[in-house]
Amino acid sequence: MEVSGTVISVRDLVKDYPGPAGRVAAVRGIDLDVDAGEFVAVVGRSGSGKTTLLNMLAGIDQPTSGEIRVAGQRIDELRGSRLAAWRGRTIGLVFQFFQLLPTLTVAENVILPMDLCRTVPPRRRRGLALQLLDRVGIAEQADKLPATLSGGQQQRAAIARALANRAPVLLADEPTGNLDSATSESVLGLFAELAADGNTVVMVTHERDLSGYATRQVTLADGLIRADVRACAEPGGRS
Ligand SMILES: Nc1ncnc2c1ncn2[C@@H]1O[C@H](COP(=O)(O)OP(=O)(O)OP(=O)(O)O)[C@@H](O)[C@H]1O
Repeated sequence: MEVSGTVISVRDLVKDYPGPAGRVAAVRGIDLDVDAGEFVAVVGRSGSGKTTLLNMLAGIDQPTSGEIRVAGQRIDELRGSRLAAWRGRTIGLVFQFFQLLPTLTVAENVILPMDLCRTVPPRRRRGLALQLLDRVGIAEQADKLPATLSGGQQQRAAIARALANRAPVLLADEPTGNLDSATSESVLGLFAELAADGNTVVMVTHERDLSGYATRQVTLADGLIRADVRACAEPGGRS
């Protein structure tokens, strides 16, 4: 799916959770626009609402109020199978602990979303999976089981899986949280390359040094945007 212009548009987004001592206001009124090709890092203290925001962008959590438009679709109005079909075509999810299926090979893990969404004819699925694994730099690991790969290689496999249905939006929650610093940098570099290729990437992170990778840093505090800063330098051009 080719998407240009504003890909994510959020208006007055609010999320309350019920709690033993009354409601917890996790997100308290966020406005945010993200354009195609941006690599946005969402940062902030623990409990500031980062994961809640990301899960609402993915259609995993429903907002209490407000509007979310992703790739032209009002997702706060979608439910059930329509929401699942939309997510499969539009969103690639990347998690801290990779969440690859351990009994499938790396290539089979990448093929799985294609099988579920049927966006690619069956005879083309393995070829596309191999192309994606090549794109993320682990083509030679295609027929191995995930447990035999390093952490960084497993995260690259998970990123290839996230791209399997040509999803234009990648949402990543602490994707480097389980990786050493050199491997984290290479994964951040891969996200920066994918954004430069036109994907839109939103990543929740506790990484401190994002310069040269993320094109924009949005800081949350108490469920609100406290700062929204665009990088001056081109991504990939670390100095
Ligand atoms: N399912 C839930 N039920 C009740 N409260 C929740 C739920 N999920 C999150 N919260 C609360 O909402 C607030 C925001 O949580 P969230 O996980 O979005 O923060 P975060 O910035 O991602 O934190 P962390 O960096 O620790 O992952 C916190 O006060 C949290 O306790």
